[in-house]
Amino acid sequence: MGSIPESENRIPIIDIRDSNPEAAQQLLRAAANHGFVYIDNIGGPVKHQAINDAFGISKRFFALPPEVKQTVAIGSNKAGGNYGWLSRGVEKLDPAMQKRPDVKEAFNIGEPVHGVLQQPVPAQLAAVAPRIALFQQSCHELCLKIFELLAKALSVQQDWFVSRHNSNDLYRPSGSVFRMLYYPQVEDHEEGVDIRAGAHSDFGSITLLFQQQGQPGLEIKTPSGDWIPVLVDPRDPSNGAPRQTIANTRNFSDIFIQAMEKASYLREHERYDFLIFMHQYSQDKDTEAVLSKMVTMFQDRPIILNKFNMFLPQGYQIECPETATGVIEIFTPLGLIAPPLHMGRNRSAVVARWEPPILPILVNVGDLLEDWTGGLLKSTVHRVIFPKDGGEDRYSLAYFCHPLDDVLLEPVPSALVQKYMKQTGKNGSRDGRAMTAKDHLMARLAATYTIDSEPAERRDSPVREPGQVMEEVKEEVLSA
Ligand SMILES: O=C(O)CCC(=O)C(=O)O
Ligand SMILES: [Fe+2]
Repeated sequence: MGSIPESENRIPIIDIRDSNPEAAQQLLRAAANHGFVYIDNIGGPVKHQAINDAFGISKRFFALPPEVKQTVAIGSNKAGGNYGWLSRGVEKLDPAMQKRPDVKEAFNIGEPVHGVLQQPVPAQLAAVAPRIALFQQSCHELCLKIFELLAKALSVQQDWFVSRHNSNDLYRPSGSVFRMLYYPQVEDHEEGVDIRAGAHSDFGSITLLFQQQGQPGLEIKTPSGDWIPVLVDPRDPSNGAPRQTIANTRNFSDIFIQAMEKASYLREHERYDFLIFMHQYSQDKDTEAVLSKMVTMFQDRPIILNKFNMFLPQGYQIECPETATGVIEIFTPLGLIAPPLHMGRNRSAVVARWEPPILPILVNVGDLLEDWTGGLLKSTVHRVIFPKDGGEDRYSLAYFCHPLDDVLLEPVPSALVQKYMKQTGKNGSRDGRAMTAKDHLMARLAATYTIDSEPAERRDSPVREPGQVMEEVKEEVLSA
């Protein structure tokens, strides 16, 4: 069996609820072949509402004045090394390739102990600190669930990974860290020079990554060296790209009209009406007024109404049945529409509140888990690029899950891992000696951050080159 063709390099979405008997196998395959997987987030420990809340907290944090954030800057507090705020210009994830640092800010939050954060947060966020801790806990729980499934698929004891990542009541430290990320919109970024996050792989066992609709940019490096986007919403191929906004309707209305005419959808007088709408849309920017007129005017032209969605900002949506009768559904952010709709005899319309879709959670394998499994599970190089037009602000949240500090990283005692290591000649740790999880992390931090000087700029290039993974051997091992 050959390697995975690029066209099939799709990151799978996996339902890990107990009702899916294939979950463990699917997860193992995805972790081995892609290193990235989406977890369908239904009924899991990380609640949709909590994710939105965490994004809200993150926005509030990054909006604070720099002097406030400086009070909790990395290295400035007793919580120690890796925790706190990293201002823009401090981190460069791929120093060998990058001329300038990543265009981002980050806030690293260490593990809470018994629900309490162990580091200072700005006074403005003191009230929400317990919610941050709860969010971290729910992320950790999801990681444990994933580890249980990986243990099952690798035929090791069910709690093999769990017991190495979870200290139960007795507190034992680990390198797990929750990171809020903010990539500001910048007008002057230089194409091909500036990057939001340089190419890197993550250090730990697994990472949970939360992104937001309309804020794409994450890419992974394929074994052949190409960069391919990781969709924010894999069920929406437009990648939640911001829709054409009012500011740039002009060009798009021309393109739209041409397309409509080519397909003979738009009649002569409709073209005129449509142009008037678009003109008005770009003038007064009143989405609701235009939407209301549009629906009234084109209520018997489903195709036009449905296509008009491409002009509407996020939160607005028309859903019109393809027939000349039936109910037109209109979604707006508040579930209301101000100017009245005048519907004919065969048509009616309902207005409802637009709900953002529940996105799956992206999970990726880190270097430690790759080493621990002798390379069977794959730590994939990724980066965050600017959208073509400089884009809007981008926020993301990452939960980096690490084993407990004192865990010895002996190869996972799985027949699959052993078989893979035998066939590839790997031994599970780079120098053949088992080290503790803490040593592993320290080695990576030392290699990538300047110790004891202010800016935590990463030094050498920790980037693992893809393409060395032995896809065929992997396939053979996993199919056996
Ligand atoms: O912001 C993102 O989407 C990715 C961030 C990331 O890869 C990291 O912080 O390790
Ligand atoms: Fe990363």
